[in-house]
Order: sequence, then structure tokens, then C-alpha cells
Amino acid sequence: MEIRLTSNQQTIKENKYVTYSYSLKVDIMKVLTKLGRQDEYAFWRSADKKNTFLGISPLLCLKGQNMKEIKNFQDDFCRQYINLTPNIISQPVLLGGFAFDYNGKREQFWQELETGYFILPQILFSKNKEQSYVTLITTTDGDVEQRLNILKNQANDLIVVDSAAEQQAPTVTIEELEVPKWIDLVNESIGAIKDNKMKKVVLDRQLEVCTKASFNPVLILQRLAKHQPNTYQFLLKGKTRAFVGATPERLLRADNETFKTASVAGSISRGKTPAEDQYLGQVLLDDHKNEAEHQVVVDRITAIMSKFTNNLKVGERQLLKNRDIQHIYHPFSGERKRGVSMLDVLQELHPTPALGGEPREAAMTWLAKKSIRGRGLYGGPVGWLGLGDDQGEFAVGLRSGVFSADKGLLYAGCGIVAESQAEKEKNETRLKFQPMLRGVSDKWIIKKL
Ligand SMILES: C=C(O[C@H]1C=CC=C(C(=O)O)[C@@H]1O)C(=O)O
Repeated sequence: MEIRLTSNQQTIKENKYVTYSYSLKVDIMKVLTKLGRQDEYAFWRSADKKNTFLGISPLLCLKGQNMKEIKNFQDDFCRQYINLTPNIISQPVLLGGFAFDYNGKREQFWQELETGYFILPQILFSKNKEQSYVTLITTTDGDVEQRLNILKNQANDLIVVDSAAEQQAPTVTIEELEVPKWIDLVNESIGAIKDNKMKKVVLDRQLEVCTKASFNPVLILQRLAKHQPNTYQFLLKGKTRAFVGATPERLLRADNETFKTASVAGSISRGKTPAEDQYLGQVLLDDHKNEAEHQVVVDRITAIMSKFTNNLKVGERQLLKNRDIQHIYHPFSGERKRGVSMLDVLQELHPTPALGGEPREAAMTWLAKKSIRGRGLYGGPVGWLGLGDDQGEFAVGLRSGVFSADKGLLYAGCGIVAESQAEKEKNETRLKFQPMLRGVSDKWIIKKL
């Protein structure tokens, strides 16, 4: 059925953007497989599967923008749009990720994604637990009705399911980069912590994956979704680079009444049997070094969330388990104080000491100066931001990597505290590469480990 607008033309033209949404049965993962190699788009799904988004055909790509700039965009959009749907059923959103540190070390390989990447999609597929929707977003100049109908047809073409042949993952060469240098940095950081320059710093390292065939980011995402079902899954696809990951860590969820966050820090592998798994979980919970590493995160999050919420509830200390790793974890939830925006809170929360360190400034300065490579979007907030209501959710962009057609850089980090030992931290980061490695392929040629 064609879209027929009933609103007065004058009212439409008083705004800058229009949105139009309708419900539609759609398998968002299948739509992804129809998108081209050059296309720019963004996919994001929450760990509880309550929200899935796929935004395509960007009306705008916002690159290199910090939280203040994205907040300004959100405010401007909110003031200048009109919803033409008879009943509002789904709001427009921005999808994307912030850079880990806008003043941090640079890493060229990230290209167009390096300093933050958000899209305002013209076609937004969204799904909550029950239903899926399409939201069309366009500008108010020219023939709005015609443009909305073109977008609707484009969306309809994409939802037609055809039985594409199952894709094979390519054979991949892997190499851990600059390990001796990184070990030196761990030792130097332990020294700085013992000298009271800081309490904790999270160091990251990289593993390079290369293929003679080509990487398909959608296939990587599908494999991650299969192997890491209880994680936030995301794919930000620029023209030449794709940022893909499956992270266990919520940074901030905002609905109209509540803010929710989590502390996730302290890690150990999963056991091969239920008994071994339980044993390892207990070892983690009882371990002094991991406890110290985690408590720093809890203290900071408690201090920040107390400022922005009433009745802050800190859930019980528990284990968060995924296929390869288990972590110490606390959920946090509080009532939103009036007048506090989602990005106000995000600005203070990021990076928590699970990704930056403590004190924040000292750790960030250390990382900017000493890191072997820049992080790009790794460790930054990745998610969606409502442009109608100030709602949204951001996860921490870890267990992730950035890919060109034939090369990928996977990232893994670990919290360094006074009791850390470099060799153990190397092994912990090796474990944290595992989820992405499973996503990339199962056919490996190991160059250097
Ligand atoms: C920095 C990473 O993990 C963080 C999240 C959970 C546990 C962590 C840890 O035990 O060190 C890290 O703080 C990563 O996976 O790249």
C-alpha cells in the first residue's frame, strides 16, 4: 500500500525532518545479507534481545563527533522533526559508536571509523521482543510523499527472503602483534601503580588476521550471534571498514524512568565440565587480585550513578558467563533524576575503570602516552540513541575487531593492578581474543602466537 500523507504541507515544511513508521514482519539478520560491500549501515542488538536495530541508506553519517556534538544533534533533531505516522509506534534513532578517546593515540587502520561513527538511517528496521517495525526518515524539502514511497519500496525489496547458499568462513592467518613490547608496558604500568601514579589501568593489545579471500562482516556477525548468544552484537559498516563485535558489557540503558548499568571486570576461562566451570567461577570470586580490579569499577560506578539517580540499587555480586570467559558482575539500576539526559550520564561513565583505569585522568594520560596502538572505537560506547524520546542503550565496544576486505585487527584488554603479573595478563588477553576468533573463522594458519 502506498503512503498517503494527510498532514498539511505547511506544517510539514515548518520542520526539517519527517519520520513515518509502520509495523512489518522482517528477519533483520536476513536483510543484512542483502546489503552490498560498499554500503554504509549499522546493526545493533541487545544481549536480552529486547531491542534489535538495523539502519541503512544513511541520510547523514556523523563522523568524528564527541558526545557533546551528538547531544546537540539529538536536541536539534528533536526540535525539527514531525512524525507523520497516525500512531507513533517507533521512534527515529541514531546508531553508531563513540571513539574510545578523542585525545588518544591514533591508529590509521580504522580509517573512516576511527574517531566516532554514527548514522541517521533513512530506513530503520527495529524489533522488540514481540514486533518489528520500519521507520522511514527523510528531509522535508521537495516531494516528501514520493520520497517516502521510494524508501518504502526499497525496504520491501530487502525483506523478500531468498534462500542464499550458506557462506563459508575464509582461511585466515593470525599473528599476535608486538607481544614483547606489550609485556614491557605491563611491567612498566605495574611499576607506575606501585609508585602510586594510579591505582589501575586497562591495557589492550592486538591480533592481526589476514585472508587471501575476503572478510564478510555480516558472516562474522552471524557467527558471533551463534557462538555468543548472551552478548550485545554490533556491526558498524563504513565504506571501507567494518567494526564488529559481541560484548558482554552494558554501559548504559536509559528508558523514561530508569538508568541501568553494570560493572563487568575480573576474568577467568570457562570449564570443560560443569564441575570445572563452577570451580573456576569460585576461584575467580575468591581471588584477591580480581576482586581489587572489580571493586575499583563498582566504586566509580556507584559514585557516578548516585549523582544521576534516586534509589540506586546495586544487584548481587555474580558471575557473567559466556562461551569462552566468565567475569565478576554487578547490575546497577536507579530512578532517573529529572533533567538528566542520557548523554550527560554516558559522558561521565565512559570509560569506566573496566576500560580506562583509576583515577580516570591519570589512566587516560598514561594510555594516550604509552599505548602501542590507538583504540579507535574499541572500548568506546556503541549503541543507539533515541531522537524522539531521550532513551537508548550503549554497550562497551569490546570483544571486537575492525576489518578491511582482507585484514582485521582484533583487540583485547585487561585490567592491570599492583598484583598483576605480565605473563598471566598475556594469557588473559589471549583468552579474550577467542570469541572474535571463533567469529572470524575456524580455518587457521597460525603465524605467530
Ligand atoms: C578490556 C576488556 O575486558 C574488560 C571487561 C571485562 C573484564 C576485564 C578484565 O577482567 O580485565 C576488562 O576490564 C576486553 O575484553 O578487551
